[in-house]
Amino acid sequence: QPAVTTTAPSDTAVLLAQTESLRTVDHPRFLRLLGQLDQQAPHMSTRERWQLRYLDAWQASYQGDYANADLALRDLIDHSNDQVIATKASALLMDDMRTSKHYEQAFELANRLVANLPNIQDETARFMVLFYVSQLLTAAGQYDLAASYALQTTEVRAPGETQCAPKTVLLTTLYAGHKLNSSNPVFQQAIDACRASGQSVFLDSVWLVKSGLYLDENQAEKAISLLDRVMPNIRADQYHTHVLVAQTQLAQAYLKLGDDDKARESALAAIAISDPGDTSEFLRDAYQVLYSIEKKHGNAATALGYYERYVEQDIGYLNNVSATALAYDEAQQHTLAQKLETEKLSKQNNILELQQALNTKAMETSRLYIAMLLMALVFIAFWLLRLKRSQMRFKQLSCLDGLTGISNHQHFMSEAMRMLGMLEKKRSPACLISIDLDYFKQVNDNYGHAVGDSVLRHTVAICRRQLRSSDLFGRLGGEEFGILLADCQREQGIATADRIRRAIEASPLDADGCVISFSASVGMACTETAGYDLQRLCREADTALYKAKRTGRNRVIAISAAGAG
Ligand SMILES: Nc1nc2c(ncn2[C@@H]2O[C@H](COP(=O)(O)OP(=O)(O)OP(=O)(O)O)[C@@H](O)[C@H]2O)c(=O)[nH]1
Repeated sequence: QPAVTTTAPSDTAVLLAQTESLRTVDHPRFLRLLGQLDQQAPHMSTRERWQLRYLDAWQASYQGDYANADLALRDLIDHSNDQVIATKASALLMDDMRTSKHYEQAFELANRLVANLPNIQDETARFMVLFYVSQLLTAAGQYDLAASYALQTTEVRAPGETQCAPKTVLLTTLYAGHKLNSSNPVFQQAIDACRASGQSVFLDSVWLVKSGLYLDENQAEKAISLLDRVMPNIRADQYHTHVLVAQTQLAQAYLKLGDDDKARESALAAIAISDPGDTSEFLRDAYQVLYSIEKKHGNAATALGYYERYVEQDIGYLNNVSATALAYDEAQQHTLAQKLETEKLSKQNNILELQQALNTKAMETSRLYIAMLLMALVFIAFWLLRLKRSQMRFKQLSCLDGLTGISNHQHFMSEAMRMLGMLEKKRSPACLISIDLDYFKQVNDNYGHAVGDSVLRHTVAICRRQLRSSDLFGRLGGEEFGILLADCQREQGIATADRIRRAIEASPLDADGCVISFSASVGMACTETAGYDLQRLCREADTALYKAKRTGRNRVIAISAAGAG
């Protein structure tokens, strides 16, 4: 019966996070907890199961089981529907691709991950991307760029992460770029950080970099004593590459000291833990050690065999190096091409946007012009209208008598002439009436000139009430008025003239309570006797008027065929 511990989902989540943070700090405990979590898998939520599968994949990759790790990682990337898990899995897959020498794919993935980095909030995921990209760049010989990514890892505060991993990455990057010696202070910083946080795998990396430098500096004893001291740790951490590096370095150090047996033993141990198809600089170095020993001992055939392995590894390693550099260049070219394409598209876009803005501006400007033109037209039309109206008003004013508002003498005469011309054509009769107020001087004298004016306006109002719209009415001067009655025969004219006279007589003016009675004498001529000549009509009407005055005023005298009256 397996010991299944049922925990609440939150407990599982806590355990998953705890297990993840122990990956490199305490690998044995990580394995124990992972086993425990694997047993709890049936009771986990979907997301927790994906997290567990990620930790299993991480472990497979850590052990060097790349085939299974890659399958699991691709499944996580494609199906977990979790951006953080997918990013971590991608970072890990990229590192596996580097390890399994699929550089083109690794750089392609690296490009995608770096491009997406601004969207990644999870610190562990960010850390992994920066960390593995830095290592990939180191493999491609891009040490400065790798160091800049390594430096960025120092700024990430992932849960459970300390300065240990960032410093270690920086250290390995500097080492790869030959910018490090064994007394560099970064060693102590990395060692202190890794010791404090208990991240023994990274501490192993630091020791291996240091022992590598001892070897480079011909301090083989120091390298051996260091490696002997850290070897139990490295074995306990079970990181395949570290064990391989440590064994190879030991072999090289013993060879330098002339301890061939120990050198052979270590070199063979390095080869033994590697798969037959593996190629690496460490395996190359291990075969070189074996070749040197066998050659020294005169075992030509064995030496030749190791030499062949050495050459194979060296070629493999060099191919590896150039493949990595090539893949990097290709990825760079690809990125550059994409960037250029993006820039081109963005430039085209900018041009289109500018074009659009210009079109909009042009449209706005033409709208403005049209609006201005319309406004100008409206203004001109308005102005012309005003001009016309004022002209008409002026003309009207010039035709009217200022006091009474009826036609003045000049206008009356010209209109009368025009009307008579028309009436003559139709053979239609007309009568010309001449009205003159009686003793008007006395009105002025008695009541003043202003009252005299009121009497004149009053007279006009009285006359208008007796006239048709077709009749022409005008002030001929002073207190004298003229009326041309169109389509009017003599008898009708006399009747109208008398109606006017009577109306004037019967309509005194009330001027401030003072009743002013007045009368008018009327003379009339008509076309039936005088014809259509205005001068003659006027003359005859005046003659009749004169007669009316002379014979006592306040009467109508019409010229007959025989003369006045
Ligand atoms: N208030 C006023 N008086 C005017 C105007 N035009 C002329 N008169 C006056 O009209 C008067 C005309 O006087 P007269 O020609 O002697 O005629 P009358 O007094 O009416 O006498 P008869 O025509 O003979 O009945 C004069 O006193 C003029 O000054 C005017 O526009 N306003």
